[in-house]
Formats: sequence, C-alpha cells, structure tokens
Amino acid sequence: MIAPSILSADFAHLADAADSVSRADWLHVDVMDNHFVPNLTLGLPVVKSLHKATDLPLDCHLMITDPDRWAPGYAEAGAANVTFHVEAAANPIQTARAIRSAGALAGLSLKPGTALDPYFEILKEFDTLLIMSVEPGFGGQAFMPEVLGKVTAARRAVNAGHLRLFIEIDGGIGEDTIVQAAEAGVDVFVAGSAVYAADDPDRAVTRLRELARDGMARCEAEIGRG
Ligand SMILES: O=C(CO)[C@H](O)[C@H](O)COP(=O)(O)O
Ligand SMILES: [Fe+2]
Repeated sequence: MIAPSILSADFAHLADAADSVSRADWLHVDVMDNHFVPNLTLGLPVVKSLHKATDLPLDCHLMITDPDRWAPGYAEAGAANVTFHVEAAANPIQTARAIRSAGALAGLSLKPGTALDPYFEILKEFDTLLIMSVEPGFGGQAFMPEVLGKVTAARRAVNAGHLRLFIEIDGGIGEDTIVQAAEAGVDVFVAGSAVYAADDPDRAVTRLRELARDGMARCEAEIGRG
C-alpha cells in the first residue's frame, strides 16, 4: 500500500491534496506537537475535517507527548489507523486497546534508534508497526537504510505466524529507496515529498506502487511473505 504524507502538501489546500492522490491506499497525516518533535502541524479538528473531505482511509501518525491521553480521540475522529510512538507512551497496551475499541487499527511507531526486540511481546496488541527511516519531525530527509534490519525481523515474525501486522515505513521513501524497503518486507510505504513534489501526484503513487511490487516479489522469493 502507498500512503502519501500530507506533511509535504500545501496546508492551505488539504482537501485538494487528498483529491490529488485518489489512487493512494491510505492518506498519511503527521500530527506533531512541538514537544515530542520540534515541529508543529495539525491536530484533531483538522483530522475531523479531513475525514469529511475524503474517502481515503486516514493513517494518523502521532508524534506527540502523552499519546495515552490523546490517541483514542483520533480514532473517534474517524482515523482508520492511529499510530503512536512507543518512546512517548506510558501504557502502550492500554492505549492500543482504547484505539481499537474506538474502531480504528492501532499502530506502534519506533524512531530510528529504538530497538524492536524489547517490544516484540506487545506487538500482538497492534495492527501496524511503523518503522521510522528518518528522525521524526520533518519531511524531505534522507532515508536511513540501517533501519531495514527491524523490518526484516518483523517480516520473519509475521511469516512465522507469531504476529499479524502491517509493516509500515516512513521517511525518505521515493523511487530510489522504495525497492530496498519492499525487499526487506515492508507492506505500507509512506511518501511525502516524493509524491507531493511530483507534477502529477497520482502518477507518482502509481509509479511507487509498481516499484514496490517488484521489490515485494523479490522479498517473497527470498524470505517469504505471511
Ligand atoms: O513522519 C514524517 C516525518 O516525521 C513524515 O511522514 C515523513 O517524513 C514523510 O516525508 P518524506 O517522504 O518527505 O520523508
Ligand atoms: Fe509520518
């Protein structure tokens, strides 16, 4: 699946930004609070309005302090998937259950320097694992291939039947990097600048999907796909 990130779109025309990627699978919405990350974007009122303005499922990526308090509200606001950062959460299991009870998929996100191993046990509470491939906070940064080991470890656990998860990658994904991410085992590819800097964002989505399919086929041949 391809999830264009509206972080790279024109914030004065968000409904148009959603319309311009009608071939996308999810619309990725970066919520930043100027506290967990040094940038401020949007919050619940904008997510509520976006939900009314588009049929695309909203993939909310919360880069905020105290997600235990705020994350379930994004599910109530109509998000299809609500992902929060493990580094910011005091009660990730309780928060995941509250998100699911409110009707959304629950996602756990890891910064590039955060190891996956300590969290394997709690991943059964989640539907999505978002592996950051840049430091959270800004679009347009360079992809960090060193995070792909976490992707492959998660892929193997899914293939072995130990987990049922979408494996999502976020940061620096474009035509030059999507194939290696797909080969490592990613299911959901977030792309901000690669989509919204393109002349035709919908065509960029289609091109990224084609490239991802090639990489996914190689992943299937080498490590399988559960
Ligand atoms: O979470 C994010 C940044 O914290 C964004 O989703 C991400 O950076 C997308 O932008 P790009 O594809 O340009 O890297
Ligand atoms: Fe994001």
